[in-house]
Amino acid sequence: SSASSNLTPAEFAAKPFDVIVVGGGNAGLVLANRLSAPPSTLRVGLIEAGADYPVDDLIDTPTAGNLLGNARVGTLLGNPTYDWELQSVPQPALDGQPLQYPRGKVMGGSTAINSMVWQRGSRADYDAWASQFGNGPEWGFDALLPYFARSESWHPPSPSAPPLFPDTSINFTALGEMHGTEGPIEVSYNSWLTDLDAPAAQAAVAAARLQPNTNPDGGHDASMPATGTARTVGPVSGQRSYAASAYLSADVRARSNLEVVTEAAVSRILWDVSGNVTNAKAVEFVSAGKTYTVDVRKEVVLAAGALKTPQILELSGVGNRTLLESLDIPVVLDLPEVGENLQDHPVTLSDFRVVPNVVTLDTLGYNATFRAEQAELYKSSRTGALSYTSAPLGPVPLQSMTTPAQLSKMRAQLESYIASADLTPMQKVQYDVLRDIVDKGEDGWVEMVVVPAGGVLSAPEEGRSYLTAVAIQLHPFGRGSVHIKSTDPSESPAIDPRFLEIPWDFDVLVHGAKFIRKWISTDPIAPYIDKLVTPPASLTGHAEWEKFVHGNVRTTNHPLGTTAMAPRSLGGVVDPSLKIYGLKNVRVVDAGVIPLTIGVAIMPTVYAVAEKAADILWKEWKLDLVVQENHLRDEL
Ligand SMILES: Cc1cc2nc3c(=O)[nH]c(=O)nc-3n(C[C@H](O)[C@H](O)[C@H](O)COP(=O)(O)OP(=O)(O)OC[C@H]3O[C@@H](n4cnc5c(N)ncnc54)[C@H](O)[C@@H]3O)c2cc1C
Repeated sequence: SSASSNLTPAEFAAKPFDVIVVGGGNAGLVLANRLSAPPSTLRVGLIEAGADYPVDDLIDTPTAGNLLGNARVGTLLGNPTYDWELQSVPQPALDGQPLQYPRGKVMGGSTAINSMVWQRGSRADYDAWASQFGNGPEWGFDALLPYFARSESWHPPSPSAPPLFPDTSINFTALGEMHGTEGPIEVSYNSWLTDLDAPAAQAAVAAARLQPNTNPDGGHDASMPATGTARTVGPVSGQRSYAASAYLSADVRARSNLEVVTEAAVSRILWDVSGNVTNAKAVEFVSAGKTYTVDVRKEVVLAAGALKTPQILELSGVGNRTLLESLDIPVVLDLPEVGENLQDHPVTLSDFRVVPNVVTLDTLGYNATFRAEQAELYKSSRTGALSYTSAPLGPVPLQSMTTPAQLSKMRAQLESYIASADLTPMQKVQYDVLRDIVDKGEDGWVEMVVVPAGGVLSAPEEGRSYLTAVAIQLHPFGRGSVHIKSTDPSESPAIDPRFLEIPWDFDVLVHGAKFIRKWISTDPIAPYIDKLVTPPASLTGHAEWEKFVHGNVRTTNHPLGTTAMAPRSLGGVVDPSLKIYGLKNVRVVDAGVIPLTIGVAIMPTVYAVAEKAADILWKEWKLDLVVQENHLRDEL
């Protein structure tokens, strides 16, 4: 069902707004909510390109629409009702293939279609934003903790839930101290597991020579969480909790100072240029083929995501002068780093058929009795297989999957690559941070993920269950870009993550793919494995492994960095208050501002960044004090 309180494009365009938020996703909805919250009387307008489905089974029911696009389970990804269905340019290191780039095009943005994994990076990830990237102590791990907490209502694992690591005791008090309990996003743990979760998790930790992590959100993310990975599912509702359900609830929608327009895509910002000062004065958007303009009095907040915010900026004349002039776009601000510094987590996957009569998510597909039971269980108690999200995720240090000799050879090659490369000032800092992480060997470099289902890589046999095992590269050195190809706002930009072009990045994934085989040969998962499907058991030689990885890489859908927060001298696009350098009243608040990949999935970090941004604006604009200003102005 669609929300009725939203305005028509013409109604929206006729309103006066103090602030316009572009994009109703992970970050944008935090801003729309917090900036319009009492006692603020700011008039906030939210423009979202996608539609608005406050109640929608595919979004709401955890297994209905996710799991890496397994067609038998879900249809959120690759479905134009919810997904932008972006595609990268052909990637030379991936046999010339493009990458599929799903992105949420719906109220809630990518949080409406993602895998619901809720992780926090390591202390070093965020402390680098503060120190090495020069954004000041306010952006370090300790300073960000209250904003992580502010976004979540964390619920500890239920004592009756099946444990992943029965022999590990967890200090729930310590765990709870790292979390918030009054925020909008509901965070919980699985109350039901497949037959493969616990054995696969235990084998992964054993193969990596680690112990389960009893406090993964306390600043040290490595290894599998002993609790299983948290997820954005309400413990009582059994439903996805995401930016729209949490930050744009019915009471927030009812606020008189917040207006929403959907199925309206922003094409550009319009400027007021007087002397040296350039101010955003209006936002242009297109809905159902018609172009509208809406005035803004105070600020524009761009929250269209790391792949779309650069497009809006470039169409508005903010970006690389040479590119803009080649497209006859008048240059408002020459800021060549807009759309550069694109980073993402490449991933390689393998799949395995397991022995008969093992319950995985595949069982929902081939066993009608099981499916009916689980549907009934979900209806009556909101538990069971339909409430499941993939739980065992473990970032492991590279040292866990390489010998010292292998690692030192790779490190030497990396040094010679770096010595010969023409690095930007930003890359120099990034590479120092990354080398420090890999050499310390305390934080994750590759993440192992258990997906208890097949159908992602190969067509499953009827009546059989599968394990898909995943290795994600968490800290690649490769850098790509995203730029417009034309002045047509409906044309997708050229997305070029340049995956695995640097030998180190490629070698890491080859080690990841090989490690998966070691992992599934380790007890207690080994006895479950019946057949190596992708790659087959016959694949053994190093050259074959390399060939396999070239042809089997995807994105984990975590693009970031394209409007990085860093000083101008490092090539930053936004300052520590997330304002674009050289502009008075435009900020970026989305994954694009994150200057360097973090070692986990990024949604909780994007919520935290947006919560912090809202706080910065409350203080800067004294929203708790200047509550009457708008009313007075309108009465005059
Ligand atoms: C399939 C998938 C699975 C993922 N799984 C996980 C996971 O399990 N855990 C995790 O932590 N992270 C996950 N992620 C990553 C995470 O969800 C995203 O990186 C993050 O939500 C991005 O937040 P954002 O605010 O930058 O952008 P988004 O949430 O994508 O929001 C951008 C919004 O802007 C809108 N928009 C874009 N252009 C315009 C325009 N011109 N005009 C108006 N509106 C516009 C979009 O429609 C969208 O609603 C996943 C992502 C995907 C796609």
